[in-house]
Amino acid sequence: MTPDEFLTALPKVELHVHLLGSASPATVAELARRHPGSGVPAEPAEVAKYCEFTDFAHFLAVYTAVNRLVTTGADIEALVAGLAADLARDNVRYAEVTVTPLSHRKTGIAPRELAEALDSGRRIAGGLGVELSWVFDVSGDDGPPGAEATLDWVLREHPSGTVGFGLGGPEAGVPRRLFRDVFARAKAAGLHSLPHAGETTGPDEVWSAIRDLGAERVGHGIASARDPRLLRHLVEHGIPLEICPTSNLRTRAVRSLAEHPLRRILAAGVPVAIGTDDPGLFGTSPTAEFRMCRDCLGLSEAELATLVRHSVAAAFCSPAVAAGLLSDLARLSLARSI
Ligand SMILES: O=c1[nH]cnc2c1ncn2[C@@H]1O[C@H](CO)[C@@H](O)[C@H]1O
Repeated sequence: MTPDEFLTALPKVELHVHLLGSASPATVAELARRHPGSGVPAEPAEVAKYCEFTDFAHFLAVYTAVNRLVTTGADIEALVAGLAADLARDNVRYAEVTVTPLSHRKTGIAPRELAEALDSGRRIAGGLGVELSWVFDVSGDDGPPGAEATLDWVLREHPSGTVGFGLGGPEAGVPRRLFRDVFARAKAAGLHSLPHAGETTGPDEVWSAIRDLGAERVGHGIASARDPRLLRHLVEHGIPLEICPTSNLRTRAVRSLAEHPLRRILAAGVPVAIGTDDPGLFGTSPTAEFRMCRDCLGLSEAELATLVRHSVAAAFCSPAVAAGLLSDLARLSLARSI
């Protein structure tokens, strides 16, 4: 088995992927063709250029423009089916997919239509051998009212596979503590708290995600590397970071891979789940992220296998799926003597 065959064979878990951000350039172009005048290119090659971001705000603007093209339950179901096919190709057995109900409501998709499309897409994914769960989130710029409306939708529609409640979008100027009450309500309803924090801001927002929102995992959290006390806290309390190296590069959250804090975070003993974040918009995949960790960040095959174990431990999947993943990983590790 070659090193690249090892990467492909590695059974994987994806815990940080936005459904909308999984749309490939071809899918985005097809959606744009149906919405002339949207400003989004209708040719895949042009879409790839359109997804070259100058900074994080530029990324969010492109994300919002692409989101406007998704206007029906059929579009949502197609996005889920496309993501499931991509995940199956990368030997991902389980994924927690972030969906932003309010952003789809704004483009005219009725609440029930969204729930039914997600249920249908999840069945398609199951047929491909990929177990999907949902993390429903809100963009920070919709504020606590948007988060409360989102939680109301989740508790009313409760699509099968619902596991978590999240917070994405702009982080600067949107303190996590504003969402304390709605996250308390979400946790009381049995949802896992999975907010973004410390992606484009500092360690204080990661502390706040933990203390104010009761975060059980933190999206990105790369700023934690700047606070040794926070790193120790993450280790002692077993709070995983969902780290997405390509995303951090493409949104300019880090200036270069050489400056990416992943190795420091791993060296501190923090559990890390590698995610793709928005694989369609960033031109990446789960296997590509592992390849980057190996080739650019110097992780060994044994360390990559450890990342998979961290992801399984951090996942809210069924015990059967976890057991299957770990036994396949053990078999592969044996074959590679790692
Ligand atoms: O990498 C990311 N960091 C922060 N927000 C993101 C990222 N990818 C997508 N979204 C944003 O998250 C909001 C809620 O899901 C979406 O509106 C999208 O803009």
